[in-house]
Amino acid sequence: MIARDRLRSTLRRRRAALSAAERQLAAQRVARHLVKTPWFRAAQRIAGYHAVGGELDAGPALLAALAAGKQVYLPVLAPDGRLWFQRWHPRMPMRRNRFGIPEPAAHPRHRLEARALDLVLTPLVGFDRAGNRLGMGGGFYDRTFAYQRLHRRWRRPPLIGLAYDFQEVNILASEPWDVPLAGIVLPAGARRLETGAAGLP
Ligand SMILES: Nc1nc2c(c(=O)[nH]1)N(C=O)[C@@H](CNc1ccc(C(=O)N[C@@H](CCC(=O)O)C(=O)O)cc1)CN2
Ligand SMILES: Nc1ncnc2c1ncn2[C@@H]1O[C@H](COP(=O)(O)OP(=O)(O)OP(=O)(O)O)[C@@H](O)[C@H]1O
Repeated sequence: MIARDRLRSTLRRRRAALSAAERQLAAQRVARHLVKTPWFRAAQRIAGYHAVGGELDAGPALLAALAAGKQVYLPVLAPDGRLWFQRWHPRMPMRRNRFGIPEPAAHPRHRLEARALDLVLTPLVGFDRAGNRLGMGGGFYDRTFAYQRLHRRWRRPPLIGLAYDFQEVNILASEPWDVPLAGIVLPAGARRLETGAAGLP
């Protein structure tokens, strides 16, 4: 746990040190790679996130999704500690959640549950080649997609991380509740991750 916390703060500091120009360039490269992937092409309903704290900006990718005629969703916190996904358009009124992260302020009937999505782009602090993901420590994505751990056929929608190249770490100890990433999109390119996933049959 201590190692995990230290790694988190080291990676977050590194992320925070990037210039605005570096951030924009990386986010545009990630969007360019993403739109060429089968994950993106096959998806109609795509969830992203509103970047905070130096996370790779999903904005260009989400705008590309809208331009391609897809529906875009952002996470909203549910009282049970899971995420729901609210339809999003640019210029939609937003409301900050308890962590200060903007969420679409639209009516809850426009929300989808996780398994109704076709593709989920996740923020992350770090990841490894096995698809282990280090997040902000709230466990929200793990709780929301916990059903994917039960059966191979239930590993949908694919969880795809968006990150800077330096966020790849050698080996992240996987926790029993971790839900692995199916792939990653970096400024250097997109790739599948080896989901040898502990705990899966
Ligand atoms: N952009 C973005 N949106 C997201 C997430 C995310 O990681 N990034 N989440 C992914 O799960 C959910 C929110 N999870 C979060 C978990 C912890 C903290 C956080 O600020 N933690 C503090 C310390 C703990 C606290 O304040 O209680 C910190 O990091 O300093 C924020 C969001 C949903 N939306
Ligand atoms: N399926 C689950 N059921 C109950 N609690 C869970 C589940 N998954 C994760 N948690 C809780 O969430 C906490 C944080 O987990 P972890 O450090 O892996 O978060 P994270 O993946 O970094 O965060 P996030 O998904 O919010 O970005 C854990 O201490 C664990 O108790």
